[in-house]
Amino acid sequence: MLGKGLVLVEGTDWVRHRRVVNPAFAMDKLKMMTATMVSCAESLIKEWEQLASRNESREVEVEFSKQFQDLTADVISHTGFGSSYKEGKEVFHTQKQLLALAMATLLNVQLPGFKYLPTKNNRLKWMLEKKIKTMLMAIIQPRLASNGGGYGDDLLGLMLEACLTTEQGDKRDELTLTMDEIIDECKTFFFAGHETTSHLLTWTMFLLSVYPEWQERLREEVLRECGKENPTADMLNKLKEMTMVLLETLRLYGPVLLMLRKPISDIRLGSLSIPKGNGIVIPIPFLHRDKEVWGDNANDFDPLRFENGITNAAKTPQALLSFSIGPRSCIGQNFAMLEAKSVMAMILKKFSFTLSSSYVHAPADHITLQPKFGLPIVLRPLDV
Ligand code: HEM
Repeated sequence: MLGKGLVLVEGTDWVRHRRVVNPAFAMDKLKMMTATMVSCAESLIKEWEQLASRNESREVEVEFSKQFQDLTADVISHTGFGSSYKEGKEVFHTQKQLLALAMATLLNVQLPGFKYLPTKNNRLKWMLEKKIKTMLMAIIQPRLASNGGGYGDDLLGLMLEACLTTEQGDKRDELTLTMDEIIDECKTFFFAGHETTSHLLTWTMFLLSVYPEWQERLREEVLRECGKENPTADMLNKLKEMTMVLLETLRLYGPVLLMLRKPISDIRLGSLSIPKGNGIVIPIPFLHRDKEVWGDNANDFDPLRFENGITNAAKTPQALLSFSIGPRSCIGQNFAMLEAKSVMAMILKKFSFTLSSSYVHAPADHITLQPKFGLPIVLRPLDV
């Protein structure tokens, strides 16, 4: 489903893709996208306020897992496709249908050649894939054709700009990625960036409900740094305790559960010899709760361990693997952190919240780590 997008390409192709996608995630560009993130959160908050105002108790119970998935889809549609946001959202909706189809058939026995047979599922899959490609072409081609004042400040526009610029900053005539590769990068933004960020937000809400003292600390910090105004990127960058809580959430409930690697030569890892080409699974949750690395309180929620930065939080400097490390680390990590801070700051300013009595704690592996039965939370508006 991701085709030749950044997550799956390798070698010199990966270098070419990363060079094109990198500029879209530069901090100055992300800062411009913060207003969009805040405005998407604001719309949702207004809905909750209205729901709460209809209840005598002035409280409202909201299932956050689903709400955050819709919110992060909204954010990535707006920041990915700007004015073509509605068309982008339709693409993402179709991608979700494709993903649901893939998940439903994941455990089916795969006979050789079966994927080419016109079965009901295969025909539906081909139809959805074709629809996604046609819709994305319809967004991309007019942008390329009308290069009057740039290609746009959204992720797609910034990627097209980088595709047509040389390392020296001169214009080139040919795209450095093919149209199919650009289409696959658009799909990757959604797959890689939407669910992961929504789960980070979900688990942060969970932990702040369980630890009200941290909820209060963050609210005080947000009100101190942002006042009653909607936060800007500069204000969000000053939220030190918020960063600590998000990092601790990523450590204990990081959305990505494992990473896969294949050594390109024979290697030794401690006492293990691993031959070239053998698959290695890196089980992130086990490493994040290892007492030898994180200390005796490895299983506790203790954001203060990040007080002196990520590299000083554990006995080894690169112990937090939520966004991976090294050249293949997550290109969207600053985007995700800024989005999470925007949304949490907006919520903390407006509501206090507790876990609903119907919540059942069952973190489940659905490729990413999700609360199996959702996250029902009771919201109480602060200004009533
Ligand atoms: C909390 C949110 C997120 C988490 C926990 C996360 C986690 C990760 C991890 C662990 C990897 C490395 C995977 C591997 O090497 O096997 C990765 C790669 C990647 N992520 Fe994220 N991610 C998040 C948000 C985002 C966002 C918002 C985007 C884009 C909008 C994004 C785009 C990507 C891409 C394109 C790669 C592949 C990078 C490469 O191979 O060069 N991610 N992410």
